[in-house]
Amino acid sequence: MAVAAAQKNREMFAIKKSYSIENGYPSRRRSLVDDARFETLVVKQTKQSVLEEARARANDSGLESDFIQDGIHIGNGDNSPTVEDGTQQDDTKNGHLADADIGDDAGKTDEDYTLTEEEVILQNAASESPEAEQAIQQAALLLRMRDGMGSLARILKTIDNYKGCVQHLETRPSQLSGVQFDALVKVSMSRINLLQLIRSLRQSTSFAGVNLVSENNISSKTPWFPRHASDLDNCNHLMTKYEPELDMNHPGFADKDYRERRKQIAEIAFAYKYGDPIPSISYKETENATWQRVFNTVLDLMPKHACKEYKIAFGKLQAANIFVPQHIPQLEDVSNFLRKHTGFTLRPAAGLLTARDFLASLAFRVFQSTQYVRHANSPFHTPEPDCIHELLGHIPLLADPSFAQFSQEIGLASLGASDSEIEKLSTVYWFTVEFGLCKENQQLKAYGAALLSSIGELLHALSDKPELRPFEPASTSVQPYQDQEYQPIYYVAESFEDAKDKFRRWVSTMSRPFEVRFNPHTERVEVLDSVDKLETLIWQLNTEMLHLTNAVKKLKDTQFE
Ligand SMILES: C[C@H](O)[C@H](O)[C@H]1CNc2nc(N)[nH]c(=O)c2N1
Ligand SMILES: N[C@@H](Cc1ccc(O)cc1)C(=O)O
Ligand SMILES: [Fe+2]
Repeated sequence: MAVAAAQKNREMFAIKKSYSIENGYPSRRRSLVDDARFETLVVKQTKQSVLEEARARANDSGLESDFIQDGIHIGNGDNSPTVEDGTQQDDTKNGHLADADIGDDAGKTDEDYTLTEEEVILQNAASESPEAEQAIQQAALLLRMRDGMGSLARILKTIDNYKGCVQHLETRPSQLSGVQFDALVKVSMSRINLLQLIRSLRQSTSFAGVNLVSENNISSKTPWFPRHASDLDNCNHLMTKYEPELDMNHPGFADKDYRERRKQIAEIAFAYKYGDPIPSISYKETENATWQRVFNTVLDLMPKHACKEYKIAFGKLQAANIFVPQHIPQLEDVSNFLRKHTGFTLRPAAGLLTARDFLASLAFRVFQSTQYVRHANSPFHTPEPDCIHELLGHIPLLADPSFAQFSQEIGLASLGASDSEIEKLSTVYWFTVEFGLCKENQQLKAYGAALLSSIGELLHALSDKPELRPFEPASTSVQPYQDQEYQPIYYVAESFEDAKDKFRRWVSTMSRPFEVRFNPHTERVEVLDSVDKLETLIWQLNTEMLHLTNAVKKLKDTQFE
């Protein structure tokens, strides 16, 4: 949806700081979920100001249309939906007039020409180029007819004047006072004419309201999402609640040198652009010493407490000399290692990212990794993700092909998802990828990254203190959590496979109205919205099937020789 309003909205947020700081929000928040909500709020406020700006422009440019049909200019008095809550009242569910309450603002006599959100989007879409202006648009109009069915003739004639084609027409007695009937008209016409048609109808006294209602192809309901791996340059919004500067409980809060170092390393992430090699950091002796302490403890505990897949991948990282006790691995080396094993790569992150941005990168097999090191005073648990967490917690499983595939699926499911679905998705992510436990030969094992990177929390999780519950995505996804202290609840899957399987199946029940697919050759996410695209894919899969069938045949032939 390359619509200008959405694009502009996004540009306004292509910032390198947290929403929280820039908006004077309290620095310390209780959970990622709360931050996601806050993010939603700020995006809505921005959307509203974008709309207001566009409306002001429409007013400035004057309304005297060349197409005035009745020669009478009145306040449009329409009952434009408000945008405060980000949802337009849409009483044409499923494309039909529903019995729903129609709203109570029909009596407004606002002299301003008020564009609805849908119209701003349509106008922006039309203004992109002369071709875009002439592009044929499907749209639905809701008209409030004051004077009975006689107005229908006028509607149809006006549509005809603008070379529109009526595809559907439906009426009902109106529930609004002063309005006899509501008409829902679906039309197909050029965008520019559609805009003119709306203006023209609004200028007639016969209508108490003329609204363009949402049709998916001009709707802004789908949030912007990255389409290419390079778009991840815009997906680095931070939540700074646990930064040493702001969090009094952060082990580095009182340590000026630590805070300085943390900032210096974050600068690398701020400057990073798609395609750059990840700059290496010459870690200080104290930083390497912290790594060494954690690394050696993980080595001790891993054989007994980590799941099998983690241990296998860990071994490979040791064999490649990337995991050594003496010094912190460089992200560029880790990224190259992952690329060879599962196609995952890393990009540097300046701190804790918003769930939406973090998950979006997984869709491209990109893992956003912090590069700074936790404070030397608290090697066994830290309140914000650091490179020891990413390296010892996440990296081994990202080198496992099945887990890599699974991670990408979560990422793909997050693209364009609603805020409430992002909340649920990140909650399940939290209780599995970050803090998951599973059974392996009747024994409890850890596969969650925040357990494997925090010896303190690992031992807590395996003690008799916390509550253990069976992992069920439907209930897990709505379990509130905090991220300041050890978790009081952990979810246990029947096996590591079972965790992936259940999570994956639950993800497929998400309500997004379109499917996406990642094309590894172009590093692009494609929305599967045309027969052409699907046919190309089917052709590719058929070719692949042919090769696989041949391979089976060849193996069988050699067996019988
Ligand atoms: C998706 C979910 O909220 C998850 O906990 C994310 C949030 N942001 C992150 N940001 C960074 N840098 N590293 C992480 O591991 C995470 N985890
Ligand atoms: N607690 C983890 C780090 C971490 C913090 C916050 C997170 O959201 C994730 C991981 C550790 O000590 O290793
Ligand atoms: Fe993490």
